[in-house]
Amino acid sequence: MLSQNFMLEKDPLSLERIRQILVRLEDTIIFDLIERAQFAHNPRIYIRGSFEELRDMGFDGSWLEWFLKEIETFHARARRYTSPDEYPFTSNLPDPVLLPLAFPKILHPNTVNANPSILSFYTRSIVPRISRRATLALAAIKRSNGIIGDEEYEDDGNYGSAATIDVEVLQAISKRVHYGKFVSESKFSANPSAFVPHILNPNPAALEALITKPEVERKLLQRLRKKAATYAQEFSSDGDAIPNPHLNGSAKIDVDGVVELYESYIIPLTKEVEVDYLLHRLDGLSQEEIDALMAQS
Ligand SMILES: C=C(O[C@@H]1C=C(C(=O)O)C=C[C@H]1O)C(=O)O
Repeated sequence: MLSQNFMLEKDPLSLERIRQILVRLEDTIIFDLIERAQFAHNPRIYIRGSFEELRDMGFDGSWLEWFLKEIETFHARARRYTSPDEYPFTSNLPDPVLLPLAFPKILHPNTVNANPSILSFYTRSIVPRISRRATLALAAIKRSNGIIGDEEYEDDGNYGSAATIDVEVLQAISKRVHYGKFVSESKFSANPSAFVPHILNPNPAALEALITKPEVERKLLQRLRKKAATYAQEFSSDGDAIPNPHLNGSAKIDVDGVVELYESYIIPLTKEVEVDYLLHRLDGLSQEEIDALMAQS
């Protein structure tokens, strides 16, 4: 959740400061992925109806969706989702037991929520790629030696641990992607007249071209690769780095998989959120208010 002082900063829409928050979220996401990589894929936990015990309770979602529902229900009652940077995956959550914190109105009212896309790409593309990558080679050796069968290679039974970490990763990716709204508001506020014509006559491509900063993306992917390779290092008891030849040098996670997560999913979805937010940025404004925005350079 945003600390209140973020919102009370003298310039909460400073693009530099918002970008610093995105950089910090890289660390959270990488370390959460390293944790998830310690367990097998466990595809069963992403398939609806695959646990009779949940069906018997009248829940028809997947094991992971059950974890999300239970965890987000508790967090909703603790007012987590009254913060403008928190978006739940579960709908119909209960009201908070506490009154909401008084956040200043920074974002224009909107209903943009990319969590269904995040849940889909994470379970379909990311988990299969990074899970057990750290021990994949060892698991493959064990399987070839008959120590484990095909079943255990993909399913180690750690359904609770895997889903608990999945929820952490999903919440961090969701926060990161939806920060695109603050980025978008910052860019819009700095030069509204550049955006207004493409909102009045909806032109997503023109809006995406305005918000896209290729050099920022290039530096991000370069930094991310270095971070993942460094954070994923394994060290001996006396502190020497131990390379893992089975994982192109990294001991704990598939570094290429982390970079691909950002390049193919997180960055494109963040830009989608930025554009969707902009397309509704003038909703509810009077003609005078729009004219005043156009008059700003
Ligand atoms: C988030 C921004 O907007 C866009 C999205 C980026 C991302 O998701 O990392 C980076 C640069 C821009 O193309 C930004 O300008 O910082």
